[in-house]
Amino acid sequence: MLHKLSTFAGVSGPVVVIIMDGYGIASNKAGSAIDAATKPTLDRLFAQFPHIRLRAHGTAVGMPSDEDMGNSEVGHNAIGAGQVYSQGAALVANAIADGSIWQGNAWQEIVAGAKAGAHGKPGTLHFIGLFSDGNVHSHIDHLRALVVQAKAEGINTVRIHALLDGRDVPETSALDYIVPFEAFLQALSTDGFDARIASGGGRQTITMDRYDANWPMVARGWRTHVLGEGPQFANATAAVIGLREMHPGTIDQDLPEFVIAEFEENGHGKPIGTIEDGDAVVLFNFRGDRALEITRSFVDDDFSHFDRVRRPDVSYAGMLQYDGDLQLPKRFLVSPPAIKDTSGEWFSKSGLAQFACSETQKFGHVTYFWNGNRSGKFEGETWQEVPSDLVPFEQRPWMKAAEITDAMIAALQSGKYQVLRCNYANGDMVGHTGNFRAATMAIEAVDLALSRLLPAIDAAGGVALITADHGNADEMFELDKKTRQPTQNENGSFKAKTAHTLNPVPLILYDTVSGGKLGLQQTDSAGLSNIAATVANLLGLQKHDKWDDSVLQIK
Ligand SMILES: O=C(O)[C@@H](CO)OP(=O)(O)O
Ligand SMILES: [Mn+2]
Ligand SMILES: [Mn+2]
Repeated sequence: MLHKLSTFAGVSGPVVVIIMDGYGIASNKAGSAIDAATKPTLDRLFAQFPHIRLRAHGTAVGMPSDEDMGNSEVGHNAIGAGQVYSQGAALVANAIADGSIWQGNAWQEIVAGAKAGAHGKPGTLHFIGLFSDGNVHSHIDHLRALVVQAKAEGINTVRIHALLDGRDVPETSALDYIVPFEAFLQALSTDGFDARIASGGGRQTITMDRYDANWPMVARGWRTHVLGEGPQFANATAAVIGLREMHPGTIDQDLPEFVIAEFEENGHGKPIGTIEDGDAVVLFNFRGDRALEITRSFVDDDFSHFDRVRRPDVSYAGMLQYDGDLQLPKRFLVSPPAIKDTSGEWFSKSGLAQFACSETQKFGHVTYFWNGNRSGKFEGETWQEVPSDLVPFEQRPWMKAAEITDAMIAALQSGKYQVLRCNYANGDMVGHTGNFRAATMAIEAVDLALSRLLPAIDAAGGVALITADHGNADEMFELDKKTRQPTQNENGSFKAKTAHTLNPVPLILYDTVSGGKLGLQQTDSAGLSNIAATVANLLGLQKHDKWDDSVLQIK
């Protein structure tokens, strides 16, 4: 008989939550690096242990629609908080739709700042951000609305610093966004209004580093956007075409930087959009991890990550506040979701010791995102970061899975922690490269890590919930929307896919302690936000009232 476990005393050992980043359940095995991988441990888990599917995309994680794929921010927020909040993508879209974004002080100050300018001249309003409709970090429709409103407010000059995506959208789709946008800007540039793309580059080359992994990337972005240094082109369309010719085979996210210039007869180019005293700058990304370093570069008085050469005196705003604890930045156009009563806080208040570990690329996912976009620790939390390699990850698909496993085993053996969590980045970070072979190895590295970690959980008398935040390696080729078959390039090869997927993710209960008494309940709505209560249930703790239900069953 199945019954609710409100009186369940909990397992005696620790509960471990293992996030296999980017591990979805494929809708078609063709193109799934997960199905192609040799993974005896995962195969055994699926064959022998209770497992269900969880929704990890769309409205189940607070995205505006079920057309939106999942991502690490919304996924880890939902797992860590046990609740679903309307996320940045939805909050910004709503604030634009109802016009409240324009009434806020932040926007008014940005407009006033740009109009006031400096040295008797009005300033330029700059927008920096990810230039696509991926809706993971940004949406180009938000940018469009910002530019239209800037003109309506009487701003004269707008400059856009466009980070090319190819990671949340098809890998060489930059021109699908740039060509229409440059036409839109040109059509809008009448009556003394002048809006143009001024600089840009691939998001994995400049500006959008995260978690202090690679500050030189941010320095390169600063030189491009602020100082106007880099290869010059007449417009962004020409830049993308030119850079692709110069770097054949390079996908959008990895393209180098470019600067748009006006050329004199002698061929000398003058950048059209350097950032100067009296200008205003809006970072139109709503997601925080890759927005914090460039934000710091603008707002920090005390700054030592790179030589800024010149720090313009600008009015700066983020689309959202990216870190509530650090108040970064102070000025923001839309309030972020007020994520409260997370599992980190709840377990801390219950007096439990918690351990969180990942490598740099995902470290903030199991700490900052997990705790509701707060950079501070709750009492009793220990965090361990394993430094990530600084290489294209198709060259090292094993990443730091072994070292994360070492750290988790040591934490388990210490006997100090009742709740542990880790993130294996491999399926996601290698999945984003579009390299199928490397992605199968990434999954194999995770499988090997699990084969070492699970015995340490047994030894501690614990249980594990093995899951993922969203899919990625489960779809390494673009699939035709109707047939779900891989689509082909002109030469017959499959079109590589670098983005996340809409697929559900597994939740496996690794339990060798209850004698088969525990199971998982599959419901239609089961999603990532059910994990926190399931952990509480396994610990024999009451869940927080605000959390979605546990999916644990007792037989
Ligand atoms: O790399 C990133 O920034 C995103 C994709 O845009 O991936 P994830 O959500 O897995 O961090
Ligand atoms: Mn992820
Ligand atoms: Mn990802």
